[in-house]
Amino acid sequence: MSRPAEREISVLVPPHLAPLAPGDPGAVGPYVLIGRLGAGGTGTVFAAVDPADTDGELVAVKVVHPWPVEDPQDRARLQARLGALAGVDGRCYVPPVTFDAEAEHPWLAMPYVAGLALDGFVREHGPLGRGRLIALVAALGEALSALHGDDVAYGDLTPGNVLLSGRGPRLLDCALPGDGELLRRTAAAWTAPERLEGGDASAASDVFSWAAIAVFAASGRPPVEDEGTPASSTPWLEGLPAEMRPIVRRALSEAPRDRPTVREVLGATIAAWEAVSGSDAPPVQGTAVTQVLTREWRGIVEPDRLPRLVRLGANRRRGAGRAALVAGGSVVALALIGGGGYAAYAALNGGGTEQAENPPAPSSPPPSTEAQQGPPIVRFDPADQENPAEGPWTYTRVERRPSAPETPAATLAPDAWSEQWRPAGGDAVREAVITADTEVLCGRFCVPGPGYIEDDRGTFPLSGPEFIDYLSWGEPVIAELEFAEDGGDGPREISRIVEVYPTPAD
Ligand SMILES: Nc1ncnc2c1ncn2[C@@H]1O[C@H](COP(=O)(O)OP(=O)(O)OP(=O)(O)O)[C@@H](O)[C@H]1O
Repeated sequence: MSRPAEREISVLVPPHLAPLAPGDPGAVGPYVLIGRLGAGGTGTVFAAVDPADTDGELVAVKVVHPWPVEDPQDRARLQARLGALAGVDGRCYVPPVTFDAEAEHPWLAMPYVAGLALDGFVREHGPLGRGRLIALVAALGEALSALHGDDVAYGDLTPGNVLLSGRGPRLLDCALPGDGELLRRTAAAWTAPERLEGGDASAASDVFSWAAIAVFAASGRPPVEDEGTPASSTPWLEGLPAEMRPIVRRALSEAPRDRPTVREVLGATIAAWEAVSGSDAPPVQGTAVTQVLTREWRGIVEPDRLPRLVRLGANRRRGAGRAALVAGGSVVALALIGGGGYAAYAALNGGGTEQAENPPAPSSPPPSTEAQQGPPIVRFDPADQENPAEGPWTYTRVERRPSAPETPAATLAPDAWSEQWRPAGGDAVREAVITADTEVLCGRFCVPGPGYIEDDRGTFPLSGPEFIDYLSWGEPVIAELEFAEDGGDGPREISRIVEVYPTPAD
């Protein structure tokens, strides 16, 4: 019997699409995976195509991490939630189009949205101007209204979950809203106080987050100055148009009952727009939100996409299926741990500089002082970064303080962990470049979930840009660095970052 012929289709992919990692599956459900879009608290998101789709439209496939779906009740909850989300209007929200909550590794597929996440956009371009701001909050109000109309609370509204596309803002899927512990660690600034205390997601908690995002988009900073400060006591409202301030202030109320409904939020937003925009422009067809978007959503340029030939036959054979995906994280981690783990391990276990400076020979040492001393352990302190979006990134070489406990507690906060390290030999604050090719293995602080530490080193793969995004949250990271071959003058390029953190006790 002859083998079926390979088929190629041309797909437009984002320019910096990260390749699949070793061990990633080639296919999930009917979809052929092409690359990695990123990884979040609940899953890894892949760019994919459906071979049956002759147009070669790009699809985003999220494969859920194992820990949120450990038992059958979790699966049943995910199944019910995905079923509910799949029916939600997709004009301003990105619903799942297909999903399998029963699969060994549950997954969902949704339309790929070309655009920039709101947090990155504001970091790069500053706060949104008045028209675009009102269009943003109107679209988010519309997305929440569609969800609440179907009795679904979103539960995890953050600037990272909002993509700004050329046609308007879109709220991403949210298959699994985080619990209080996760939200306190990853999204405290955007989350209603009752959610941070462990309460369920509700329409009122979504309205709170909507207001937090409005404040951020208008001022470039979240409404809460310090984690744990009640948001309503320190909202920076001055960046908002005066017409929007009363509704945003109410939406940030500490008590859910004092907050407006999303319908009131939308009404107030449209009224604010009418007040600030004047009425001489010709009418536009469609709902009020469509009108705001048509008039005000200007100048968001989606990154160009590049054509790529995808061999459907070849990719399918690559796919080792779902089991391979589980193996993926640990295969990458173990391979990388082999190379340069000793310095981190020795330093962490009280070996200090002496042992760290005599590691087993790295596989291909770069000819530099740092290579002679072993991979350096460094601190990235976001407070030191002059340009946290563009870099170069500042780091300080560090060593464990002699006074630090030999077996450090594995539940330290990032600041407390950072305190246990001091600058090494007074040498230098240096600069380096993190690129899309930088491999990152995170362990505790930049992975919003448990686990991912083996032998005191992170094992969760992230891309360089995701790590940069993590640094923008403001927490220091202790990590081991490896550099790319010297590229001449200027800051060196980092090829690998491995977070250093004590392995949690069982
Ligand atoms: N439909 C989509 N189209 C384009 N990019 C997407 C899509 N869904 C997710 N992404 C991108 O994939 C990456 C990971 O997304 P994900 O939603 O898992 O991240 P997260 O918000 O950090 O995590 P979580 O929502 O699980 O807490 C992000 O960069 C996100 O912008």
